[in-house]
Amino acid sequence: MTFIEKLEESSRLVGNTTCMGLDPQLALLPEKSDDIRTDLNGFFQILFRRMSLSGLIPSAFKPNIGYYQSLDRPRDEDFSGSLALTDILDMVENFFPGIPVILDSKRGDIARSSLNYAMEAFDCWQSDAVTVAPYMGSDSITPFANHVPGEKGVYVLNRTSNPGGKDFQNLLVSSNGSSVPLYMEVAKKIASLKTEFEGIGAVVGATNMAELTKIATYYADKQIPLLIPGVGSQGGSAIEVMTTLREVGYPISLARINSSSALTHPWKKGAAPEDWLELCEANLRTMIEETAL
Ligand SMILES: O=c1ccn([C@@H]2O[C@H](COP(=O)(O)O)[C@@H](O)[C@H]2O)c(=O)[nH]1
Repeated sequence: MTFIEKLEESSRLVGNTTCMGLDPQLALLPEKSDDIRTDLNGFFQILFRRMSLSGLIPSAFKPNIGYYQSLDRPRDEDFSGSLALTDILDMVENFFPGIPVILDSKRGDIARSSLNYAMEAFDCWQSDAVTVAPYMGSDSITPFANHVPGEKGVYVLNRTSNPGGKDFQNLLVSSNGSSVPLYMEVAKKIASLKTEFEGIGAVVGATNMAELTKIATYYADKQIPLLIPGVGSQGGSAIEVMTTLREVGYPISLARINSSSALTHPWKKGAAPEDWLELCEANLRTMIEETAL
């Protein structure tokens, strides 16, 4: 099955475009012992079981690799973070079969090194898609797209959700005699790569709606999957994103709107409150309703 088919099928199956970020923070877990893997495993077991029982199923999951590998201490032969990610990926597969996993690792390097990062995402972690930075140009992206052509998704950072995203991405560059923001040149490159590599997609934040509108309009007839972070903790609105995508005629089943911390630890600081599971469930229910197809 191609990645595009996987996106279409999973959103049809669950009826929404929610991408649930999986970026745990140890300090905010409800149960803490001295075993990181056990704590993370226990937390996601409880959360996923509740989601499954309540029929709250997102149409993608997005673990950010930094939240796991930062917990490893390989020089002490301790791979607790990576092993926890392994457990979580297994759980996703068992609780939510058919739902794609996007590994957020934002790689991109000279071609040979990119190939190794592609192997990291697709062979090592067996993810369905990966995020890639475009700064080093097309030969840094194609090894990802080429690795398992069509079957895997490659989301290129196009216009990111963070405040500093504008520092470079909004710089005006000259293109065919006119001035355009760099993010539109990146969008053009993504569209041109798409003609060769089916799985190419774009990351566009929900925190700058004017830019999301412009980019989604450009992609509307190009079958380019959009990964849209910035909803929830960063202040973006899933309702506004869905309305915009519909207005510009973007194929909704190819969009994935991401929220991470607001769905797994909305209490943000300190120990988890007693009703942590209900808080997570309520936020996920709202997000799923707001992103209904
Ligand atoms: O432009 C981008 C690209 C990636 N991210 C990642 O998404 C999540 C967002 O977390 P929240 O808790 O929902 O704010 C996180 O993994 C980021 O690294 C992004 O935010 N913006």
